Amino acid sequence: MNYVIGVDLGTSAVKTVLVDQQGKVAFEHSEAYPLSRPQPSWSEQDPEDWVKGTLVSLRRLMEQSGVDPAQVDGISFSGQMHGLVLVDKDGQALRPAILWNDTRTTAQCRRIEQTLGTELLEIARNRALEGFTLPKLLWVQEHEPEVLDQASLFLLPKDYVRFRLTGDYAMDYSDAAGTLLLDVASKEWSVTIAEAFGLPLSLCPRLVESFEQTGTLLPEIALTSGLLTSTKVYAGGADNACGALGAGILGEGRTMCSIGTSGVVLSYETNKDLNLEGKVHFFNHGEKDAYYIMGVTLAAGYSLTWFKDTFAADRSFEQLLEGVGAIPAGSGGLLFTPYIVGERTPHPDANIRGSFIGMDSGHTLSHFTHAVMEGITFSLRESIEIVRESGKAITEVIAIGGGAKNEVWLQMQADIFNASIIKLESEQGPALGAAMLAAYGSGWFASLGECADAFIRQAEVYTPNPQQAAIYNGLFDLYQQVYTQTRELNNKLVEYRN
Ligand SMILES: Nc1ncnc2c1ncn2[C@@H]1O[C@H](COP(=O)(O)OP(=O)(O)O)[C@@H](O)[C@H]1O
Ligand SMILES: O=C(CO)[C@@H](O)[C@H](O)COP(=O)(O)O
Repeated sequence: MNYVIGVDLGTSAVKTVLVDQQGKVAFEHSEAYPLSRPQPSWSEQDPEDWVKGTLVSLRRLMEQSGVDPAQVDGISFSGQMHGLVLVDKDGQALRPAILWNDTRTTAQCRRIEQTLGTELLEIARNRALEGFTLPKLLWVQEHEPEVLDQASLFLLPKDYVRFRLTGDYAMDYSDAAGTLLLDVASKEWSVTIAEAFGLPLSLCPRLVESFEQTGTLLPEIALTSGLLTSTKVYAGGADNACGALGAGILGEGRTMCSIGTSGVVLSYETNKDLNLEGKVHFFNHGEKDAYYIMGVTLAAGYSLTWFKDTFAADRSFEQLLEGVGAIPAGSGGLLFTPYIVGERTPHPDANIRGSFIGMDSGHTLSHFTHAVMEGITFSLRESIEIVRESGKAITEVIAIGGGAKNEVWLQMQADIFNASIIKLESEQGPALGAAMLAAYGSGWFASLGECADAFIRQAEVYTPNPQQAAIYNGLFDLYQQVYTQTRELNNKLVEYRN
């Protein structure tokens, strides 16, 4: 039996999966790493933690499985998107990585809009949002010019890790699309955008397809990971593109909902000229010349993690969620908005913060937990509605990410989205998608679609309960009002955040 390995460089942890030729996840391993918030609205990670975590996870995967490394045909990556890693001429990271959920760059976003006007949407196909890479580059240009002077290249998280494993620099189109420097339709770095901000094109790495081979493992890496210097490495893709591959989002009308640290509603798109005026993101897919549209909740799983760590640190997720099934829709009149690090879709607003509205002395920890899950899901429904308004009928949604581990949450998604929710055998969408890129790159299948047919299996379907769906429709109206009612208050609270 031969295998491929998928590495998902997430925000909370790196996950590795060893997948056989039938698509069965034979072994998986995960290594967590910290995230630092040195100032309000900042979010950084040490790229060295990613490299260490990946190597330990690969080693454990190989040890646990006992598989002969010669049986591993290839390895590929899925990575948290947009994070800025600057490297010098020797490949040394010059500062901590500035992550996708770091919102320090509002001023740089306004500068991008003023400088490029409508050209930005025409070329990069997306609005200037704090999380994207170009505003981060401009922040470094303005605040740490000496760092940018030393930089010979900018990379995204998984590209930095892949470089450390292979010595080869490259970036795939699906991840490059999230930088705001790519001409998304023509698949080239945009000279217009780079020149407008005095950024040399030499800062941008070589562009490749997600399934293209980008080297083999360096000798010291082969030794540490338990793999071989002949192990082939394939470029990989943005975690959402890989999540979409791992969920079989490879045809028009297919939609997924991922609840990881962030939350994502993503729908396949073939029309490269689709113009939704930047209401949702428009990115290149991991499949050649395909695209997807996507709405993002910045703190989806992160809201639940924050809530658990702050109010129930001694419990596991399973223990915290034990009682939520008994709590009625609406959590006894308690509404939560998950804006704890600002928001993206549909409110690109770095200043907004979360709320609990309607707290009552009768509410228990389970009511609060349930309200957090509902608030996250309402936020994702806002993206579902934008996709529906674009003309796509969403009657079926594939659920992936850590949030898909919980049955109550899966039924809640069905009731709030008013769509059937499909749980797959493995909720490891992005890692499986990365493995699929290695499998297709290695020539196991003639297309990614064929690979998806062989690898992806449904485990369960959750259908909407009409009574619950009606209750949630009413509550969704109230949920949507919280943003407008609290926006000004939050703008005034900014000066008290430190
Ligand atoms: N047993 C569980 N039930 C429901 N949600 C969970 C459970 N375990 C973890 N989660 C949620 O999943 C999130 C992590 O999902 P994951 O897909 O691993 O994220 P990432 O790829 O961003 O690291 C956590 O933030 C947490 O809220
Ligand atoms: O910023 C985005 C997408 O635009 C995020 O979805 C990141 O890609 C991080 O993903 P997770 O760690 O939540 O999987």
